[in-house]
Amino acid sequence: MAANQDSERLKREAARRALDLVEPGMRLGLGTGTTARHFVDLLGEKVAQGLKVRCVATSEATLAQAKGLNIPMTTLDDMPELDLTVDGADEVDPELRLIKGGGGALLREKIVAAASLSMAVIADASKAVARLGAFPLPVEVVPFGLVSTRRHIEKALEGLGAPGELVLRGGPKPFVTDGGHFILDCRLGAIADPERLAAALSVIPGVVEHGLFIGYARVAFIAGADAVRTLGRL
Ligand SMILES: O=C[C@H](O)[C@H](O)[C@H](O)COP(=O)(O)O
Repeated sequence: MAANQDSERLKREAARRALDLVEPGMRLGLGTGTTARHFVDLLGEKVAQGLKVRCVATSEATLAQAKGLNIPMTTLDDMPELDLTVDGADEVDPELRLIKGGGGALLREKIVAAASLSMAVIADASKAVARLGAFPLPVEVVPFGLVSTRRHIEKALEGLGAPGELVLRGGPKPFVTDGGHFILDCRLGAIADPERLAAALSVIPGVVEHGLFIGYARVAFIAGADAVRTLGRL
């Protein structure tokens, strides 16, 4: 319980640092997850104090939270370019490569990140890793042809010399993403070459998106017990 409270405090500290990047009039992407939730909460306080921003959410859950806080929301179709997206991550490496999708929102998160001029990652120190892959890599797939798609992913992993165990999220009652897809969590242990893996996964029919975010994050605020560390810069 105490450890959980501490972790929430660190997430909020990281979120507070990202809030400093927000300027009046900005077009913002709002991430998903327990860390991003703190950012949306803090942004809601600023909006209540008069800050003017317009935002796009990366999930139905974030949209509901933001609307509840009276944060002005729109769609990516109405506002296709964003100034800044603030989002959490499951893992962050020193080159600001990320694993995302632990909460199942990777597809919209990546679309929103790609529409943003900058992306800031907020995380507690447990997410900072020397090498990606201890966290199972989420791969979003269409339900049609699941078994076949799964085999192709396994073959691709073997071809890279990195066989892994694939687990359908939710098991017999599969987890369904906001886009109506399933998620295969790939237990890899470590990812030797994230760029090669990303390229290999991207060309498999049936794979909608994978949780490797490479070249999106410009800055990360990593909250540890004593201080918030900044990786990169805007
Ligand atoms: O799909 C979910 C997202 O990628 C989250 O941003 C990620 O899983 C981190 O979530 P949390 O802040 O809850 O650890």
